[in-house]
Amino acid sequence: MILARDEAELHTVRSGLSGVVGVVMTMGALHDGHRALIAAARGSCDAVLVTIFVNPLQFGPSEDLDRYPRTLDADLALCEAAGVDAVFAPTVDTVYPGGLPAVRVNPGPLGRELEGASRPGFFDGVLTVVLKLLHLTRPHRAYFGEKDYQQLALVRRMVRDLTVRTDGAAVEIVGVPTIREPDGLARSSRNGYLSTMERTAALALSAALFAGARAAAHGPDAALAAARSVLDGAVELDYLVLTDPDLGPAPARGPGRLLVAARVGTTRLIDNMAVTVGHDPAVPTTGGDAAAGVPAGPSVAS
Ligand SMILES: Nc1ncnc2c1ncn2[C@@H]1O[C@H](COP(=O)(O)OP(=O)(O)OP(=O)(O)O)[C@@H](O)[C@H]1O
Ligand SMILES: CC(C)(CO)[C@@H](O)C(=O)[O-]
Ligand code: BAL
Repeated sequence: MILARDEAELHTVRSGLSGVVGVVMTMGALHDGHRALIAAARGSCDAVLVTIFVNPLQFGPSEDLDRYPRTLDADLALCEAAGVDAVFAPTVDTVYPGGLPAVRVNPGPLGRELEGASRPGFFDGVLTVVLKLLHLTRPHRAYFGEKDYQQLALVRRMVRDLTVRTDGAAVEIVGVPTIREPDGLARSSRNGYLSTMERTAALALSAALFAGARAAAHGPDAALAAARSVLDGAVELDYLVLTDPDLGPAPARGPGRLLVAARVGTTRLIDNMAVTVGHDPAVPTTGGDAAAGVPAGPSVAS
């Protein structure tokens, strides 16, 4: 595995990669979620490149840029063990020579909703760095987690709207399902901020999504009410919404997405889950989980 720290080194490394190249972009502090992205890339590309960069452009002034975990040695070991060919871990000066850019990607209306409403400028910063990293690494495929569902949707949209290509073809954006702890909590680098009590409270996010997914057979209102009843009193809710799979208005029937963001102590966490809304009117109001095709989810202590 080769490590590139600046643009010249990356250019040399990238020139040596042949065939279909996949990129996995991360902010480091790698865990099983990142490992799943790397495994997906490893399984469908000839070469895998991982980027590790804590992007200052996507952090608000009162957010956790300074205390965000930086664990490069452990991250490199994980990448090596996972069969990564090359890691690009640039400095801020390498990515933003001359300071933070004046010209940034405008994420459009979807970028100002949900995460964008709570974190103004967040998606401008995310899409700007993702576009720069796509230009620098020139992948054929790029892998993003469904854990950051709105980010995945906006990256897809950007590649389409801004005609982002490698070797003449659109870069394929591949979504990878969320990896969870055995008790249901979505893996996240920020889980490391949680105290033992907060870790227990944080289980309300995934528990609410499982409850909402089970109740969705009875319609959108039932899904939201079931999820909200788990969240109330456990966490400081930012938003809980039901949308269609493209983050448009909630469907009365059919595929949907339930998304939640909440603060647990000083830590802000997000999670989401696919749901099927009102798909089977024959499902009874209790004990209908198996008939609704919704996994029961792990049992939750909170
Ligand atoms: N549990 C997970 N399952 C699948 N993909 C994940 C998971 N956690 C993160 N990812 C994906 O890994 C990529 C890099 O994410 P990032 O480095 O920000 O990790 P993170 O754990 O989400 O960090 P944070 O806690 O800061 O949100 C993103 O595409 C993200 O969606
Ligand atoms: C895509 C990304 C690496 C851009 O900094 C970041 O938002 C993340 O880790 O999800
Ligand atoms: N995982 C998305 C990056 C962020 O929250 O800053």
